[in-house]
Amino acid sequence: MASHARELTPAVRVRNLHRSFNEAGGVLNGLDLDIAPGEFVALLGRSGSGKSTLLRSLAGLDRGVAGTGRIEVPEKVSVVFQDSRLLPWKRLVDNVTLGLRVPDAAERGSVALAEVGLAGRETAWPHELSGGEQQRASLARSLVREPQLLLADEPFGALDALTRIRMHTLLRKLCEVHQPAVLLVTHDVDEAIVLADRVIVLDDGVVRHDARIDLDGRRSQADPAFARLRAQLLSELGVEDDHDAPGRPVRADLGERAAS
Ligand SMILES: Nc1ncnc2c1ncn2[C@@H]1O[C@H](COP(=O)(O)OP(=O)(O)OP(=O)(O)O)[C@@H](O)[C@H]1O
Repeated sequence: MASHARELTPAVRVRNLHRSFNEAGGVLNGLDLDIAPGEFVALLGRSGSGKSTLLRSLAGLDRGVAGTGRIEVPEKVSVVFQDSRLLPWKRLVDNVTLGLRVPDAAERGSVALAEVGLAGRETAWPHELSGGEQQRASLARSLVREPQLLLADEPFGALDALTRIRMHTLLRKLCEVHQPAVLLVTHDVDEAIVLADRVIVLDDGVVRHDARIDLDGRRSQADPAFARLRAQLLSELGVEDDHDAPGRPVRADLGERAAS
């Protein structure tokens, strides 16, 4: 476990987690993980290494999957997926506040929409929004519940590079304001370094690598320390760093390249 999380009661505590879908072998094989309150953890790993399985276990979405181990998460957990999962027959504010049983739900919905840059779009239908705007709405829907833990499974994976950069800025800002603990599954090594306090690499169903990101201030891909971290993480993932074009996201889902 990471030493920096020791002083605080963790927001997430996972012990000896095993999960398997069939007799062929485990997907998670005795995984331990702590996440401190307000800590932003990015989760990398090769395709099929069990990232989504871990996230779904933390979200309580893995009923029916064989497994053992202990999971402790806070009471209020929100999940964001790659697709926004907005209900097409509900207006934006109703999507954002769906299931929120408080008297001022509509006001809270408006505030959350404004926070993600969708002020005044309460009555819009999901199909009237761009992909990036739909993901903004999805973030608003998560944050309106004031989660202590935000679980995000490749939330920006389907967005173009420019929108993705804007979403990074937005997510960092939202996390500074709301301070949830975050577990972000991503294939994008640069995204992990830009956003996270800590990056972990999953392999063989356990945490293989666990590194704190100690980059000061604005995190620039042009910074040599950024490049060193990228190279280290890619090496942990078994991928060579051929990052010759600054600004190009480095994705770690290149199973064939890693094997060659
Ligand atoms: N519902 C399921 N039934 C059977 N096998 C599954 C199921 N869900 C996942 N698996 C298997 O478990 C393994 C881990 O899957 P998981 O989706 O957790 O990986 P991942 O690291 O998130 O992969 P990716 O990066 O490709 O999204 C894979 O081999 C996958 O085929």
